[in-house]
Amino acid sequence: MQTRKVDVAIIGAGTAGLGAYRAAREHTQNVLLIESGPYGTTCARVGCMPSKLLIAAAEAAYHHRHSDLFGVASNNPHIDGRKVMERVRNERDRFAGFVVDSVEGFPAEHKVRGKAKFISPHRLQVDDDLIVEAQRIVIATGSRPNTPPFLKNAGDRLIINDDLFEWRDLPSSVAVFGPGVIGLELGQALSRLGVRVRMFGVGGAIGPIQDPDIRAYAERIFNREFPLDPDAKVSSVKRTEQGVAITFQDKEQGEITETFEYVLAATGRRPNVDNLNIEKAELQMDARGMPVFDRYTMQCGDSHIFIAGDANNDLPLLHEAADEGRIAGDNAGRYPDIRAGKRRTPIGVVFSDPQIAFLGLNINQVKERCRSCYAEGVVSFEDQGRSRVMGKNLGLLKVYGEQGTGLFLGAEMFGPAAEHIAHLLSWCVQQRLTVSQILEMPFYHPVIEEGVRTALRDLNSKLHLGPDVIERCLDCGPGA
Ligand SMILES: Cc1cc2nc3c(=O)[nH]c(=O)nc-3n(C[C@H](O)[C@H](O)[C@H](O)COP(=O)(O)OP(=O)(O)OC[C@H]3O[C@@H](n4cnc5c(N)ncnc54)[C@H](O)[C@@H]3O)c2cc1C
Ligand SMILES: NC(=O)c1ccc[n+]([C@@H]2O[C@H](COP(=O)([O-])OP(=O)(O)OC[C@H]3O[C@@H](n4cnc5c(N)ncnc54)[C@H](O)[C@@H]3O)[C@@H](O)[C@H]2O)c1
Repeated sequence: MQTRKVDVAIIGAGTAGLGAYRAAREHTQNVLLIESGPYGTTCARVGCMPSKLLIAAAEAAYHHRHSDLFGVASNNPHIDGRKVMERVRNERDRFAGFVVDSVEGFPAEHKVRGKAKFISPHRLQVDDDLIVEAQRIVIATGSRPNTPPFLKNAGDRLIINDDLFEWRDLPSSVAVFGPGVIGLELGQALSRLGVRVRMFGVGGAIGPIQDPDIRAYAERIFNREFPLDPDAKVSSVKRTEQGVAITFQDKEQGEITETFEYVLAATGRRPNVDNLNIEKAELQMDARGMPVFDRYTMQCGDSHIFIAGDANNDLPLLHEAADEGRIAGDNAGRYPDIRAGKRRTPIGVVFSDPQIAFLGLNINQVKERCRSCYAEGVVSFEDQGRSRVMGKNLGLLKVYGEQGTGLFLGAEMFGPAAEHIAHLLSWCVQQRLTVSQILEMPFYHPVIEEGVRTALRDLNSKLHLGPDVIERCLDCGPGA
């Protein structure tokens, strides 16, 4: 067994690990990046990018099918599943290729392939042939799908997101377990591409939605396209000759059995910490078996070990992994002289249609922080001018503010252009603007942001800082 002594070892060459590597190199050239899987990152290979490519194809099919609304006749689109999947794979390979190229440009002595695990707080074993003695260590091992055991009955027809992006053609039907972020994005896209989809959830959750009104609204809208039961009663899942037979309680028909070609497990992800021999790192662990860490420094306790990205299970999103990786790498490089890194206002977007977005504090966090000293403003997009013009007039936005200070705290949305509105509003939260200050900003006409203004005016009046919202405000322009 070979031994290498390094200043900083980074486990995982995903987004967080690569950020950590670049930041650590500002302090030392004696760095080692350890990767057990393919280079290219989860985001580019099997996550953000291929999922958005599939959604783009689904949007094209959907617009084609719905152009009748505008008097533009269209025939039912012919969906060539082989071409859909070919574009997904080709573009995905292009994105992942950029990452692979840059990792290949790193000096050979800075990287090693193999699975790392702790053998002591400063020592890692990589496969069976290398011991790494590291002054400091960054854990950036990402996450993996957490599939419930009963789904294993689907046998070879059980798939996860990684498998889906390898398809050569679209299947006829897919049962999606988990109406979370991945389930909604992939399930709705498949449905729009002509695949028969049924979605099963537990406990009533839909994506990351916290507000009960928005959740109920979203459930109703998704059910117009494909059956989605967020609290399904499934009694059996069986691999049969025809595919996978699922027996469940249907709201109208009682117990029924439906057969699907595939079962997609989208039931959440678990951090890759349990397979690291983490107990040998001698860190303080929380009740879930996760290392206790500081989200500003990424340091585990007061140790020489840092944890970043999906591995820490805090905010499993790409931009957070990138920020956390940089903070962890910088601090691993400069240890023990560590610094607090910049954390941004929380923001999340689900690329369903309508999109789901959240930013700042959610309603539960608002209640916890402000007790009863908060107010919420609301707007429906059903009659909102620009949304209606575009035939995208579905959805709800709720905005939250603090009584007394008038501070804008956060928002949750299911509606048109939510990805853009979430950015505008998260920038307002980060700038610590009050609701009145946001309302002083320009609003063009006719735009979807006028709907945001209505919600903010509603909030301002409930904070007793402005007049009531005028219904059908004439000087705002028609449909504002
Ligand atoms: C289908 C899907 C869609 C998504 N869409 C979005 C989106 O639209 N927007 C968004 O913000 N986020 C999205 N995400 C989440 C985002 O992809 C992740 O938050 C992000 O990729 C996490 O980066 P990471 O560096 O923590 O992990 P990863 O990129 O997974 O990197 C971890 C690396 O560690 C390696 N590793 C693990 N264990 C070991 C070990 N013991 N030894 C050596 N190496 C090891 C792994 O092989 C892997 O390469 C999506 C995720 C999925 C699955
Ligand atoms: N657009 C984006 O930003 C984006 C896209 C995809 C993934 N992601 C990230 O990846 C993470 C993981 O996504 P995910 O969708 O796997 O997790 P998730 O936590 O969003 O959703 C999992 C869903 O599965 C349900 N579930 C759990 N057990 C179940 C069971 N036995 N049967 C049926 N349903 C069950 C849960 O109630 C939940 O609704 C997300 O939290 C997100 O951070 C982000």
